[in-house]
Amino acid sequence: MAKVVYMGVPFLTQPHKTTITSSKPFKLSHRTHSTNISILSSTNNGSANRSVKPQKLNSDISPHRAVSAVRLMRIELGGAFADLLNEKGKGSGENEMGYVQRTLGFRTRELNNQDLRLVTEIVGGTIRWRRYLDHLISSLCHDKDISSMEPLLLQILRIGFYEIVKLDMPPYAVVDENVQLAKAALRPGAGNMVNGVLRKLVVLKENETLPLPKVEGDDRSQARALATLYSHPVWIVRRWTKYLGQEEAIKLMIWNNIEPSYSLRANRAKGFSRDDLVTELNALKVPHKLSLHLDDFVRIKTGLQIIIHAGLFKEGLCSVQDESAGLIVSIVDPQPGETIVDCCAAPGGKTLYMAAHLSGQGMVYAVDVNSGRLRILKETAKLHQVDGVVTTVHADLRTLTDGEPLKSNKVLLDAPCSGLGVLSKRADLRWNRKLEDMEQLKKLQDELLDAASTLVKPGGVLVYSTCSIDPEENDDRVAAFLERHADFHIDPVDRYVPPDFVTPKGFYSSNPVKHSLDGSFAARLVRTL
Ligand SMILES: C[S@@+](CC[C@H](N)C(=O)[O-])C[C@H]1O[C@@H](n2cnc3c(N)ncnc32)[C@H](O)[C@@H]1O
Repeated sequence: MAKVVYMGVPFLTQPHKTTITSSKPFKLSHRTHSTNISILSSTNNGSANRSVKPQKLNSDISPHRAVSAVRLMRIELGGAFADLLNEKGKGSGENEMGYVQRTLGFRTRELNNQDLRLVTEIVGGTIRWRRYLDHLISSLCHDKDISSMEPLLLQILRIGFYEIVKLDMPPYAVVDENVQLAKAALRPGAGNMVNGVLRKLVVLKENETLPLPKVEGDDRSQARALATLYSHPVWIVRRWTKYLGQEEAIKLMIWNNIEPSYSLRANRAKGFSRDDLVTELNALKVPHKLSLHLDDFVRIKTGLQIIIHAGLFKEGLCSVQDESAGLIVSIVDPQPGETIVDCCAAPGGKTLYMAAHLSGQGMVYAVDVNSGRLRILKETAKLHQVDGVVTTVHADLRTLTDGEPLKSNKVLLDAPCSGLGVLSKRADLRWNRKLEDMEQLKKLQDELLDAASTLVKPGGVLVYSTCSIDPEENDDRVAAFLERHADFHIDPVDRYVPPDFVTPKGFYSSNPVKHSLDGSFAARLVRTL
């Protein structure tokens, strides 16, 4: 049992804050090196007459592990979206302790920046390496069916396994801390179980005898082994082996398992140049590199939390945008005075960048079927001071184009897709996608291409793009479209992006392994006069 301090004086002077008061009464238990403190907090947001609910502070438990375990549960149980990067600061830890309190029944000390970095690393890594970790866990639990394990116990084991095997953290500290967490959050027996399994793992790792599969046998067996070793679903391994060959497929999986780097775009619409951004990053001591391809972009590997806290995103001075997305905007080539239709626009990354190119003259019509995402686009356009050249249109593109639709010289269709090019950033996506999704997506992409094409004036341009590296969503969709629409032809993209990104057919393709960017695709199609 950990030491418990109960503090019983309701706070009245600072109604919005959770307060620890050191007045009485105290109740101490036997252990001396730990502190469980009940904190009294308001439940109805500051009313003087509020009820007071005691909250336990458990200072034995490392905050990053408690927060990671709870966040992983929320993600796995569908209560949260694994968006580890939230520009509005939700991912900064401010909301996390409430979830910990409600799920585990106690709070830990607040997260500092180091803890926040660890949470990001552990949650992202544990999700990415899930298949690999689960293979080890079930091997060490005598091939027990881990799907029947208590969800919280499983998450604690995954965290411990990840910390020991992939983060090379000091193993006995990891064992001890995860045992403490299991004991406090579940029961002493769960702590004993975690202790036994993690200790077994430490020995196997030290002896280099981890029970891992060998890549041998027929294609299917090899795919299964690779799927475990590099922690991807078997269907993705088989697909990439078919399209890229085994060696490239392995390189891509290795890339997807590395902590991703990010690009930032300076918002010139707000008079904030890349030089200004660089000055800010220097002041914040965030290491960065200038983009080789785009004037408004810089790359960072670490420091995103620092930038969030500094308020650069909240002020609309810059945003997180991958250069691969920026290059798609280069292919649209927006010019002041033009009218552009962005057919699947939300949450608006490309809309906003296109709008910034217009220098206040012209219009981007941002169409999307999802009203919530479109609302975010509208708010961000205001924040970025491009709302004067952005009009949102809430509609299903396929019905919007019935009758006599608006005709434009430039139309961008950034289609819904598998996202197989962005698996390094979207840690959970590989587990959520299914092979069956591909057929549905391809059908939707064809329908949206047909609809988008009706918006293009004779002589106008249709850019079709995805954040996928799958030829069936990319080249094949364009080929099928051109068969249905003889009035369109390919306009090679070599005038708009560096040659390294241009495919033999004249399309744009970014390759994560080759370009260290997200994987994406675009085709520029021109309607004959
Ligand atoms: C890949 S995302 C677009 C990302 C966006 N272009 C950006 O750069 O931020 C695809 C979007 O297509 C929208 N969408 C899906 N089906 C649609 C439809 N039938 N009509 C209009 N929008 C649709 C989704 O709501 C989603 O926001």
